[in-house]
Amino acid sequence: MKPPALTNDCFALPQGIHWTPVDAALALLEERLHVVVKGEDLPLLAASGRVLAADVTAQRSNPPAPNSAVDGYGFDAQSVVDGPNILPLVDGRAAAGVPFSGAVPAGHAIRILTGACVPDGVNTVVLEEDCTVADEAIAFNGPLKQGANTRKSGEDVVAGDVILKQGTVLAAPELAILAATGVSSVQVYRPLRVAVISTGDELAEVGSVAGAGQIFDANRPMLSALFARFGATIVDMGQSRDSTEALRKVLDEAAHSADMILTSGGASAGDEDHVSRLLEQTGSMALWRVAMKPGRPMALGLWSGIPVFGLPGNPVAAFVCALIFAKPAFDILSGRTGRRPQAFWIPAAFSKSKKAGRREYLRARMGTDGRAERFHSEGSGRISGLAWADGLIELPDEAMDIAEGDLVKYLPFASFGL
Ligand SMILES: Nc1nc2c(c(=O)[nH]1)N[C@H]1C(S)=C(S)[C@@H](COP(=O)(O)OP(=O)(O)OC[C@H]3O[C@@H](n4cnc5c(N)ncnc54)[C@H](O)[C@@H]3O)O[C@H]1N2
Ligand code: MOO
Repeated sequence: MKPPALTNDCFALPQGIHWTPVDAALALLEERLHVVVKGEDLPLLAASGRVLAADVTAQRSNPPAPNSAVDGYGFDAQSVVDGPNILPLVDGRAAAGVPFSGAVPAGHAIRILTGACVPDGVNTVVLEEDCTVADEAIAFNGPLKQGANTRKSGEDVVAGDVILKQGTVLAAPELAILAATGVSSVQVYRPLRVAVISTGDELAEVGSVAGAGQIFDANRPMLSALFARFGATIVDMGQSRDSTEALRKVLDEAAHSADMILTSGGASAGDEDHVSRLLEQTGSMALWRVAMKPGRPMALGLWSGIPVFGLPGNPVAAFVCALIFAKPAFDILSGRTGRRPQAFWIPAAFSKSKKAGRREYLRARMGTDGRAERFHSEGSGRISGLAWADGLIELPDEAMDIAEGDLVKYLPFASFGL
């Protein structure tokens, strides 16, 4: 079943709002967007990296039966006294996958290996390191708590429990619990197709010969790699010249083949800013003047019903806006349940005075001394700083004087899924 279309006013801002604080902008995205991809059933391994389209319940308990947590000797705890114990061994043993079929009589012990089902008459296991073995008997010192060194049936998960919720991304830990509880196929969302378009007459494709006044397109490889990493299927739409017609054509094509469109450049209101002009003409555009630095101009709108994120042209601004806005939107559209990036408060290795009014994101990295270093320049064309950094420092909307050693909010790139 196809999910409902987004409404035309989904990016409209309340009347009279000119500068939207970052949190308000994020709250609006959360309120207006919803999942747009369908579900499909996939075998477990093929579902790695996908997003659950429904809650999953355990088909089997983990562990399915009581078993031993160690290599040792099993018996009934009632047979054990405080101080020295000697218990005769029964014939045979219990091993993982090869259970002991008989019962162990009271006052006796059985050789048991890690993972072996606990036989009848056994509820406790003593480590082999704590025993002496001779003459078909074991000697060890009590006391031993009933149940010691054993794992109860269902102590981790009980059959029928919801183990994973809709919206969970399936990575290695999730595959482990699904497999352990007998879930061999899952309903997952189809990956979100993300079209990436670079705009600007100055752009040349890396590998080609750049003419005078041309620069190589850095944003398309950057944004493609970013969203591929998040789990998107990238639809590479190439570069568009700064012309309304060229851009209209590429947006039409992108809207046919993708669920979300990322453009970069042309987002502000200059003479050649065709992204914002075109989106405005569709009647579904809101030029979001988000109160953040970098990334002031962002054009958000719908093109034939497909959400377009018109990111600023400056690569650092495009990168920051992609992480702070396009990523949460991607999460919602692709069915991921949103989780704000994990933040760490660490001491600053720098001092800075910040004005009120805009939230600021600095390229940062955590030094070996655990302090937050910032890139030497805040220029949003200084692409090298992105590769230098391993995260962002987020400074609040309010004014702030930071002295060396003050705690600042550090968001590692890994917190965004990089
Ligand atoms: N009068 C004003 N001018 C500008 C303002 C402003 O508030 N008032 N804001 C500046 C800021 S901040 C940014 S960011 C840019 C954003 O504008 P656009 O989104 O329209 O971006 P462009 O003008 O097309 O490009 C900006 C810059 O980035 C370079 N660029 C563009 N695409 C790529 C690419 N794919 N790879 C590498 N570099 C790219 C482009 O050549 C420009 O140098 O507006 C400022 N101006
Ligand atoms: O978006 Mo601009 O700095 O704010 O590059």
